[in-house]
Amino acid sequence: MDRFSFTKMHGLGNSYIYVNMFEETIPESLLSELAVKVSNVHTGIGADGMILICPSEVAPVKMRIFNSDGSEGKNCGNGLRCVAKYAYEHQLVNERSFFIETLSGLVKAEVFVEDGIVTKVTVDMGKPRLKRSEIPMLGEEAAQVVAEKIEVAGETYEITAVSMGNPHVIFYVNDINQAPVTTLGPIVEKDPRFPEGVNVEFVEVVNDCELHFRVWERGSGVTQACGTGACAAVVASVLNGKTARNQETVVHLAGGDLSITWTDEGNVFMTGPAETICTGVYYI
Ligand SMILES: N[C@H](CCC[C@H](N)C(=O)O)C(=O)O
Repeated sequence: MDRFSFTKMHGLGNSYIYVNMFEETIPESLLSELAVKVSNVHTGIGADGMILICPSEVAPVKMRIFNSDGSEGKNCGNGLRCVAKYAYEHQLVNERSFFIETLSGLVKAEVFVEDGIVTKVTVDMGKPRLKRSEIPMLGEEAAQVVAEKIEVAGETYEITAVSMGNPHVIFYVNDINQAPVTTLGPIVEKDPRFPEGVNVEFVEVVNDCELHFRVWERGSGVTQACGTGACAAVVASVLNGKTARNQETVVHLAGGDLSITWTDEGNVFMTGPAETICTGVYYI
């Protein structure tokens, strides 16, 4: 196998190289290094990582996501919307609402279609995991990690930690344009208190149903958007009394807006766009 077909797609500028594993075969041992290679803007295709659309025994499709550093993530909100779009448009599913398997469990997607093209997708991301051990984060077990003080590089910060199947830590800032994304982000990403690493989000609260958001992603660095991160930011904002539960909250990411609701029943719903950029053949 010296080549494979791919589709480059993005959700609010968070782009991945998607490979249809119903049609392609790539050895497991090659996946991590391939994710690094295809993500490279100079010698590869250029993206925030690689996503495999795989057969599943428990759902019509399974999503596997690899960051641009080759690490495998357990969930990806922008990726899920693009996988749902791809699956519907390529007849891997024949309903507009269907399950997708991820490494952090099953999620349910609903596609919205105009003239046969999926323009936006709602994903029921399931329930956030809030216990310290579920993030995971080291320290005394706690039901929630909310407004906890931590010291980083000699400075004291207040953090809130949420897992959407992948780990997130949220810092609130007064001005999103001044958020220390590229200075504090990489330090916290690798902080030993997060044994699996962590996605680092910065949030400015506009009002009780609107947030500004920037992200330093685990394994990919600065991205235009992070769907699971935006979900984590809404959950954290409810826990901190800054936004309301069961209310649609607009999250303004660098690449555009997501609409997110954490319902009283406990599930987090994310709605946003998914777009195809191009298709091609990658030569290994
Ligand atoms: N960097 C993340 C995976 C991608 C998540 C993000 N792109 C999204 O849309 O949720 C992690 O290692 O947990």
